Amino acid sequence: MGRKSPQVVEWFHFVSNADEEHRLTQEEVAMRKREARERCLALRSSLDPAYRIAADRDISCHVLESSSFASSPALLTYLSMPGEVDTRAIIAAALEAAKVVALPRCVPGRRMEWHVVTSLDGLVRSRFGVEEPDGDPATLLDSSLMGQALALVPGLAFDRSGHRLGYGGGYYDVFLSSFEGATLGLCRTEQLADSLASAGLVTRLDLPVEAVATPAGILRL
Ligand SMILES: Nc1nc2c(c(=O)[nH]1)N(C=O)[C@@H](CNc1ccc(C(=O)N[C@@H](CCC(=O)O)C(=O)O)cc1)CN2
Ligand SMILES: Nc1ncnc2c1ncn2[C@@H]1O[C@H](COP(=O)(O)OP(=O)(O)OP(=O)(O)O)[C@@H](O)[C@H]1O
Repeated sequence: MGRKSPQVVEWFHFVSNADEEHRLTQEEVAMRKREARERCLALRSSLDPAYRIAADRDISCHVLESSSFASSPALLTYLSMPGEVDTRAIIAAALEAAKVVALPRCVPGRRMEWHVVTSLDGLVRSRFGVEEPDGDPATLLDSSLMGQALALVPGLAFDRSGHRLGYGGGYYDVFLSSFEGATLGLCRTEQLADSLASAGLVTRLDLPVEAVATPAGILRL
């Protein structure tokens, strides 16, 4: 595991002490989020690749051993891009366990449509660089499975109440506002902050996940 990694937490403390009593406008929060995304992206790319692989393997193990994974017949997961917590081992294990696996396809209105996949072949690269299902309506996930599904949620950072910072598309915010299944964020230790809210990075549209899987285990919130 080697060298000491920078902690996202330290920077968020610095920001939150800057103006404790000040109520932030929407524009101020948006600006802080943009700045925080830059910091988080820089921090993420500074993590040693071998360390990242080991951390992601530990996160995957905790997900696969969790009761929410065991009890969910369907897995709604992102397909990781370079730098994100790797979901490929989890996807392979879920397919192996005969679970329904669905990947998101971004559509207008900040919405994600979920398509069932049986392999990672035949995906198409979206304009955001994410590999997505091709949109065949025949593969749309049956809505009756949604309520029993486990959703794995990506983030540039999470905090100890389950709030997250994403890339800024708002897709997961919209998704979480109506999803009724279980939600689990995947997060390396370095990307876990104490409180995004006290750093002025949470609005009423930012809904928390129910649990966060880290290399040290699952934080239930
Ligand atoms: N692997 C993976 N898949 C994923 C996500 C993710 O975070 N990780 N997403 C998680 O959401 C969605 C796609 N990600 C997106 C990332 C950025 C923007 C985007 O619009 N970015 C703008 C800035 C935002 C804005 O101005 O509205 C940009 O890049 O300029 C949209 C979607 C769905 N699939
Ligand atoms: N439930 C919602 N309905 C409509 N718009 C929303 C909703 N939630 C968030 N938004 C809008 O989406 C935009 C992006 O939100 P935010 O900056 O929180 O994205 P993010 O959570 O970092 O990104 P993502 O969810 O894609 O990973 C904002 O303009 C926000 O107002």
